[in-house]
Amino acid sequence: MAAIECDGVHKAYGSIRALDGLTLSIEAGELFGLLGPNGAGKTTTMSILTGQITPDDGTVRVLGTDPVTDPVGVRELVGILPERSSPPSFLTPREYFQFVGAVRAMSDDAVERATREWADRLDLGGHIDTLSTDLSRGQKQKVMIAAAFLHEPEVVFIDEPLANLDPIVQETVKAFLSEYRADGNTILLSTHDVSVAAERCTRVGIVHDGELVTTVRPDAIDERLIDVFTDHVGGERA
Ligand SMILES: Nc1ncnc2c1ncn2[C@@H]1O[C@H](COP(=O)(O)OP(=O)(O)OP(=O)(O)O)[C@@H](O)[C@H]1O
Repeated sequence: MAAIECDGVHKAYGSIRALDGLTLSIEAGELFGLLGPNGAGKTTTMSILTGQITPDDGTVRVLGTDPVTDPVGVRELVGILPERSSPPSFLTPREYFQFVGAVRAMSDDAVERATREWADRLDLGGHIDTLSTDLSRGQKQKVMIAAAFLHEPEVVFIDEPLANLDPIVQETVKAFLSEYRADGNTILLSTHDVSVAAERCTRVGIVHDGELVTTVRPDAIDERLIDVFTDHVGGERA
C-alpha cells in the first residue's frame, strides 16, 4: 500500500481549475518533492490530502485513510507544516507544544522530552518561554517545524519548511528531513527551492496546470533538475 495516493483528482474554485486529474503515488520512506510554477496546484493538493478541503472528483488516501470521509482521522495520523504559518501569538513555544501534544494524545513526559529535543535541535532554548508574538519570523518557523514532527507521525506534509531560516538552521532541518525519511517515514515537501529538492528528495514530482506532468529521481538524471523543470513547465515563458 502506498503511503500517499491521489487518483484523478479534480478541484475547481469557481471557473479556475486548480487540479485537473492529478494522479500521484508515494511509497512509505520517500521524501517526495512537489515542484511547480505559481498557481500549479501544489497547495490545493496538500490541502486535499490533509482533509482541509474536498476534491470535486477523484480519490485520495493517506495511510489507507480517506481524508474526504475521515478528515479528523487523517489529521490524527499526520504532521502538517502549512506555508507561512505561525504559532498562536498568545502562547509560548512550550505552551504551544503542550497544546499540540494534547491534541496528538502524547503523554506529558513525551511532550517534555520532545520539547527539549526540538529546543536543542533548532536552538530555541532561549525562547521556549517567550510569547510567540515576540518571536522573530524565523523563530516562529522553527516552532511550526517542531510542532509538525512533535508526535513523530509516519507521514508529514511540509510547505516551504526552510522559509526565513538562517543558513545553519536550514542545514540542520535538511539533515533532519533526510534522517526522518531514512527511518521509514514519508514526507511530502512542497517547495520552489529546486536545489533542496535535487539534494534531498528521493523523487520529485512536477505539477503544472493541476496535473502531475512528470516524476524524476534527482540522483538518476543526467541533466540539472532546473532544466527538467523548465522543459516541462517553462515552454510558454521562453
Ligand atoms: N481559495 C481559492 N479561491 C479561488 N482560487 C483559488 C483558491 N485557492 C487557490 N486558487 C487558485 O487555484 C490555483 C492553484 O492554486 P494553488 O495555491 O494550489 O497553487 P500553488 O501551486 O500552491 O501556487 P504557489 O506556488 O503560487 O503557492 C491558482 O490558480 C489559484 O489562484
